[in-house]
Amino acid sequence: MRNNETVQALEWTGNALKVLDQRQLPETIVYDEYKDAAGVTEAIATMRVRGAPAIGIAAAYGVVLSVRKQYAQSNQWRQKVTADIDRLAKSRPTAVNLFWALNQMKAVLAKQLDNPLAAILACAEKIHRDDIAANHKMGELGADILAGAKGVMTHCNAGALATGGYGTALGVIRSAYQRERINVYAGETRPWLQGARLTVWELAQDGIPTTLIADSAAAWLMKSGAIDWIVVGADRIAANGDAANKIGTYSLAVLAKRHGVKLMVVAPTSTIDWSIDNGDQIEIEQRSQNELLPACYLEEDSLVSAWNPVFDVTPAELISAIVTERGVVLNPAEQGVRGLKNAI
Ligand SMILES: CSC[C@H]1O[C@H](OP(=O)(O)O)[C@H](O)[C@@H]1O
Repeated sequence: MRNNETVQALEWTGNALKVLDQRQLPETIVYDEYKDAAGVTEAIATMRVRGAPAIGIAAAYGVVLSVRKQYAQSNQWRQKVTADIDRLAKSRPTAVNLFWALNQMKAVLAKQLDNPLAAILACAEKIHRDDIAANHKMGELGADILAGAKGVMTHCNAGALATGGYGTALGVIRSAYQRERINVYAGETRPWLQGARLTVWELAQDGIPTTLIADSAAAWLMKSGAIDWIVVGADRIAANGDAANKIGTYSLAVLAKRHGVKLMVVAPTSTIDWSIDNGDQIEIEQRSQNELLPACYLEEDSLVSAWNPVFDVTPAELISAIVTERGVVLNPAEQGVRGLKNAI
């Protein structure tokens, strides 16, 4: 399924999942096609495809590929599909969208249809389509809040490259920029450099100029008065409004409070984990120290090691607004996001 976005992290071709390998951006644009669930699991685990909503959408198409393959090969196809789903669920732990999407697909399989092929594909395509629609809706809601802002800073990449298209935080920035020429700053986002490699490249594809800053320059930028808002995505939001996002978001939130800068978290409700009360219950992914350590420290007897959590949790009291497709929660510390659960 193609959408009308300029940049796409992934595309369903009709019989394969086509994925833009984000490890090679911005220098090289390489697409890989996956025809089985194992390939999609690997693509998520190795961050060829990354970003909470994009991970969920990719996993949904991974289930489609599994059902197509197993249904054709065996009358034990349900057991084999369940094994593929379990492997997809183990690809990365923090983004709840992965588990939300897999649960949507399992609900279709639970209907015990004689031939599930059409229904399972329709569910994956709906997850993809709805994500794009949600991003455009959130873009407008967030742009309303940014009206008159001098400048905004974003962290990591919560753009079309992290979603089905248009982006969450970058969707707000795209919508705001269409209304008025807002200054956009992007933090490089060590260690994987989603900001330096992905966000500035993605926005440039849309003709949106961005100023890249070192992560360590964020406080000085805030002190300069150049930005009014920090706008980020999320990977899992607890019922009280605590939000897990890329490592470094929590420090930005603390700095923002100190400098009178406001923090906006933009995420579809598929990122809300209604089963947890607060952010302490969110599992934080630790990735290999190899992603952080210079190669010279990787020998067997090295005295140098690295601690590499790739997410942190920002408490609701440091968040000024949570923007979802169901509406905006201002000052989430007061009521959490529980009011969104039954909102249309
Ligand atoms: C729109 S969610 C994007 C979210 O995902 C990123 O994590 P990763 O690149 O490790 O998948 C980061 O937390 C972004 O905010």
